Amino acid sequence: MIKIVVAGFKGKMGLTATKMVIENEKFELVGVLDPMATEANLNELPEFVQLDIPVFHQKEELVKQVKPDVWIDFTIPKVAYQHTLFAVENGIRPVVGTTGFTESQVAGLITQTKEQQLGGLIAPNFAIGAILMMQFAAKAAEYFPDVEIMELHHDQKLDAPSGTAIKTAEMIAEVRGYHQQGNPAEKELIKGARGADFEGMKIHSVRLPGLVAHQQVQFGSAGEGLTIRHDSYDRASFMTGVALGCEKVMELDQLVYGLENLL
Ligand SMILES: NC(=O)c1ccc[n+]([C@@H]2O[C@H](COP(=O)([O-])OP(=O)(O)OC[C@H]3O[C@@H](n4cnc5c(N)ncnc54)[C@H](O)[C@@H]3O)[C@@H](O)[C@H]2O)c1
Ligand SMILES: O=C(O)C1=N[C@H](C(=O)O)CCC1
Repeated sequence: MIKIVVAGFKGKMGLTATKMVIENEKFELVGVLDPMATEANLNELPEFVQLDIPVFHQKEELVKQVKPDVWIDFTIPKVAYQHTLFAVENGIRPVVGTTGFTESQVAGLITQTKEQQLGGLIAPNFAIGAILMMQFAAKAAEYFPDVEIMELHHDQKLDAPSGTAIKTAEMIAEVRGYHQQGNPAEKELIKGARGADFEGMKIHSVRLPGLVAHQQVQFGSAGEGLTIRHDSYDRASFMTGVALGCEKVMELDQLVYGLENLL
C-alpha cells in the first residue's frame, strides 16, 4: 500500500483527493494537513466518522508523526513551493496540483530530486482530456502559428493565467518559438484588453461563478480556423490523473512537470 498525506484537505480539490485516496485499495491515507482545520481527526467530519486519520495543522508536526510515501498538494500558490521543497527534503514524493510555480522553482526541484533520486510530479492539470487538449494544440501549432488561449475558471481562483494556460503556451512556444501576432501598430484603449502575452501569443482569463475549469485554444489562418476545447465540469475529472501520479512517482527517480510525462 502506498502511504499518502493530503495537504489542503479542507479545500475543493483536497477534499475530492482525500475521498479518492480513501476509496482506492492501493492507497492508505496516513494524515491530512490544513492549518485552517479545527479538527484533530478526520472522523470529526460527518462523512468520515468510521475513520481514524490524524489532522495536522503544521507540516513539521506531520513528519514527526507519520512516514508517508507520497504528499498530495492542493493548497494555494503562496505555499505550494515551500510544501514541495519540504516534502522532497523529507524524502516524501510530491504529487502537486497546486498552481503558481515559477519556471526556476520547477527547475530547482527537478535538480534536487535528481540528486536524491526521488520521484515526484507537478501537474498543472490532472484531467486526461486537458493533457490531450494541450498535446493537440502543440501539434496544431506546427501548421497554425497564430493562436490565442482562453482559460475560464470559477471565481474563487487565486492565480491568473491558470497553470494549464501557461503550460499550454510553453508547449506551443516549444514548437513555434516567438511569433509576433496581430497588428504591430495595435493600441489597447483599455489596459489589458489584449490579454497577457507569452512569446507573442495572447492568454485571456475569465472568472465566473458556475464554472469549474475550461480552456479553449483558438487557431486562425488564411480562410480557416481551428478550435480545441476542454471542459472539466466536475472535480472528479482530475482524480484518475492524481491516482496515476501517486502510483507512478513510486517508480520515478526524479520530479517531472506535467502528467503527459507519465502517460
Ligand atoms: N492540477 C490540477 O488538475 C488542478 C485542479 C484543480 C485545482 N488545481 C489547483 O489546486 C489548488 C487548490 O485549488 P482548490 O480549488 O482546491 O482551492 P481551495 O481554495 O478550495 O483550497 C485550498 C486549501 O488549501 C488550504 N491551505 C492554505 N494554506 C495551507 C497550508 N499552508 N497548508 C495546508 N493547506 C493550506 C486552505 O485552507 C484550503 O482549504 C489551486 O492552486 C488550483 O489552481 C489544480
Ligand atoms: O480550479 C482551479 O483553480 C484549477 N486550476 C488549474 C490551473 O490553474 O490550470 C487547472 C484546473 C482547475
